Amino acid sequence: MKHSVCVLGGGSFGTVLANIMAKNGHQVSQWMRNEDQVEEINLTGLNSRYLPNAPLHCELLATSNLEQAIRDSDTIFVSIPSKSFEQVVQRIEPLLTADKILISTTKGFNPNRFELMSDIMRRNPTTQKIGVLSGPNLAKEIAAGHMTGSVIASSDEEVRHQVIELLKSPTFRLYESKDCTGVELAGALKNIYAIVCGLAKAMDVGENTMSMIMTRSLAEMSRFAVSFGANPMTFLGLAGMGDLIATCTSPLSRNYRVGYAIGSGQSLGGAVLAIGEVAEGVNTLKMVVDEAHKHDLYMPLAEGLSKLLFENAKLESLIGSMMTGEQKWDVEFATNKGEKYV
Ligand SMILES: NC(=O)c1ccc[n+]([C@@H]2O[C@H](COP(=O)([O-])OP(=O)(O)OC[C@H]3O[C@@H](n4cnc5c(N)ncnc54)[C@H](O)[C@@H]3O)[C@@H](O)[C@H]2O)c1
Ligand SMILES: O=P(O)(O)OC[C@H](O)CO
Repeated sequence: MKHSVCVLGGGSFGTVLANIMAKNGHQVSQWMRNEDQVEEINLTGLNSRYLPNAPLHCELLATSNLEQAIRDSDTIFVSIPSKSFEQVVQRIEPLLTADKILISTTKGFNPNRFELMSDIMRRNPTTQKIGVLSGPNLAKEIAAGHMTGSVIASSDEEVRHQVIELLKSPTFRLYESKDCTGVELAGALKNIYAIVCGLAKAMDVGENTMSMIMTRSLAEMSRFAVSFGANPMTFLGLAGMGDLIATCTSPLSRNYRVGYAIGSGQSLGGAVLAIGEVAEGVNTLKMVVDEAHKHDLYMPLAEGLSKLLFENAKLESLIGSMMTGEQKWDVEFATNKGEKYV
């Protein structure tokens, strides 16, 4: 069945998703603010600023007309950085109807208050057909046709099945989850640890150290998420471990690159500016460390990174915090201090 879909956002991830759905034969419009970018996509089939090497399908229609794009669509993917997500959702609220499906692809927190993108979407009074797409999904790799898996999380079966129908392709495979909170938190939190891993790589640490950082990152992420109602097992899947591996090891990750640049001597501001695209981990770090303090959650890596970025602490103390911390159980986050299975 042919669907009418709209993707909000002209960045790299919105563009790859719009392109997959256009190739699948759906009617796809991609909304963006920049008129020059609209014209470039429609005339040349390229989004040269964000995805320079990926020819786009001729049926993908870029538009700056938000009202029409929303009215014509049964499913809306919101692929806008977390900083502007609330503002864009508020703009589309009057145009929504109860049958429209809303999907967030954004991996971050509202910078104005501690809430996830799906919380912002749920506050709209019209549709509760809401889902979250998250996984190891480096946009440039998807565009290059590398086989990729992702997770569509929603409590609503119709939402999950519709998104699978729209996006499944020979190189893009979707898995289902009902744990919206876990999947969304996994996607947002891993950006913090990608910065840590970029820093560690710039310090030329060994593979033992990289493995330890990534594994303890997963423990921290899961500990935080469980305290907000997530299922710890979600962190063993694509949205958890999968995305952590991709983002913490790939120079294609903007968050990893921010960490690497800082570890090589650049300032935080300079590193973010040089990337020129969104690196969600910096805002996420602020929100998460604040929340961890409020709830007395033990997160030495996030805490150490925050001290390094915002309080001029020493680089070595960040990784050193893992060696001297109070935590002593390995998989306490999933098994109640490891005691359940011994
Ligand atoms: N790029 C990836 O590989 C990837 C993969 C999965 C998820 N994500 C997530 O998707 C979200 C978007 O990332 P991206 O990589 O596409 O970002 P990007 O930096 O490539 O592009 C962001 C786009 O959003 C637009 N934008 C910003 N503020 C806006 C506003 N107020 N109104 C309208 N448009 C606005 C910008 O003009 C730009 O076109 C992020 O949360 C990111 O974590 C990205
Ligand atoms: O480039 P990053 O660091 O925003 O990572 C992109 C995706 O989230 C990877 O799954």
